[in-house]
Amino acid sequence: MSSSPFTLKWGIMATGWIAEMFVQDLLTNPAARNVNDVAHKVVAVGTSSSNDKAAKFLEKVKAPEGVKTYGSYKELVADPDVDIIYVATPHSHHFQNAMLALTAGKNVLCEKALTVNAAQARKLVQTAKEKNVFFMEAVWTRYFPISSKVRELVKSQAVGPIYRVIADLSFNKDKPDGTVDFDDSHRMVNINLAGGALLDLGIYSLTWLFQTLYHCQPEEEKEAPKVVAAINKYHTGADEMTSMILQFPKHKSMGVGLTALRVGTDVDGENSGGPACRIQGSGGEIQVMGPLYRPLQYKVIKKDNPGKVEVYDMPIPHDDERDWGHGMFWEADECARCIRDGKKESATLPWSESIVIMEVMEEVLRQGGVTYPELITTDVFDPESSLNTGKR
Ligand SMILES: NC(=O)C1=CN([C@@H]2O[C@H](COP(=O)(O)OP(=O)(O)OC[C@H]3O[C@@H](n4cnc5c(N)ncnc54)[C@H](OP(=O)(O)O)[C@@H]3O)[C@@H](O)[C@H]2O)C=CC1
Ligand SMILES: O=C1OC[C@@H](O)[C@H](O)[C@H]1O
Repeated sequence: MSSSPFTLKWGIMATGWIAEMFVQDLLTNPAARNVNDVAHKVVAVGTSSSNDKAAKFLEKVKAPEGVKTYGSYKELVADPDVDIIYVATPHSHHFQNAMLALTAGKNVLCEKALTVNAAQARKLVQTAKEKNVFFMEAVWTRYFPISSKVRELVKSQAVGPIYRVIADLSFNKDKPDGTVDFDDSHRMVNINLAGGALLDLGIYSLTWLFQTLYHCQPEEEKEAPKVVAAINKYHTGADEMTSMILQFPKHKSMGVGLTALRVGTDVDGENSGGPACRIQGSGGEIQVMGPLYRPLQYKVIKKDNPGKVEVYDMPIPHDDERDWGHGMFWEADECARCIRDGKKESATLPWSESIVIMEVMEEVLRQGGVTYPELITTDVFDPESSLNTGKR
């Protein structure tokens, strides 16, 4: 017997690049990915400047008629028809914007990197608890079936206990004139927008280190890592190359996380350089092919089966009617199931883990001497902050 799916009603905060990808995924048919228990509806879109911009966004993503538009984030979070707000602003804005939504009593899915520092992440979690609402960091990769599969292989010790993981997400944006191929004002390198390789790309290297070395640790043995890091800074003050070692001494394991803006993980766009993540156990190795934010293939190599490489492809399901399928729908499905079931956090990326990850990133930035302005690092909520109103 089939019952009707639980439909989650979304309010979209900001209309940039990732909001476009995400909303197109929300608009795909869940059946195209074999999902029948939950569905999604976009009910409102809010920009920091004008209704008109929101309307243009809806046109671009070919949204159905009837979606409300708002020219401010404040109006968006006040819409009683919205169940959950998707925060798709730059990382610099996440704390203030997510607080705006949480304090309005809304469930929140907030883009990565969750915040600029750990204190902000703790305050968001505390607020979600007080308001009794759902809150999740939008690390979409965690909800890919390939991630679940790899976690399962790690937990079942398919290649023995895991002792070392090496993960890299780097883009080659090097230019002959010594700069990188982002304008100084671009959010990737702009210090006022919490730019830098770590918060934008390194979070994915950390995602793979965490979901293999930390998440899979039994609850009673949870051990946060010690961190040693090195950073090369760009002329804007943001990090352009960051390398970190995460040590879990009780588990005899280590993670090596890499990210950079001058060399790429994938030299030729064909993964000829090999895996982006190597998960090394005493009995073999699991390799994940990049890019680490959207991995589609993994390999298993066993010590006792030399020369044999098992290769598994896990493509993103495509909705032929909309001609779309990016892979962000799985995290949206997770939000819908959690909210349907009355859960306030996702077991796949619990609040405590998001906080430990932010603590690691904060420590890496501290060791590398990267600092961000007070406006974006404060953990004091201000609904009238320019980050919420868009006013300068
Ligand atoms: N999960 C993923 O795969 C990805 C996640 N991201 C994350 O999503 C977030 C947004 O990235 P992306 O969409 O690429 O960024 P964009 O610059 O394309 O969009 C950001 C949007 O935020 C709003 N905004 C409000 N204030 C500002 C400001 N001062 N400067 C710039 N934008 C502002 C604007 O929307 P409006 O005018 O409507 O208010 C703008 O369009 C980042 O945190 C990033 O890390 C990014 C790419 C991929
Ligand atoms: O999250 C991301 O994943 C894809 C990248 O292209 C983008 O820069 C980053 O924000």
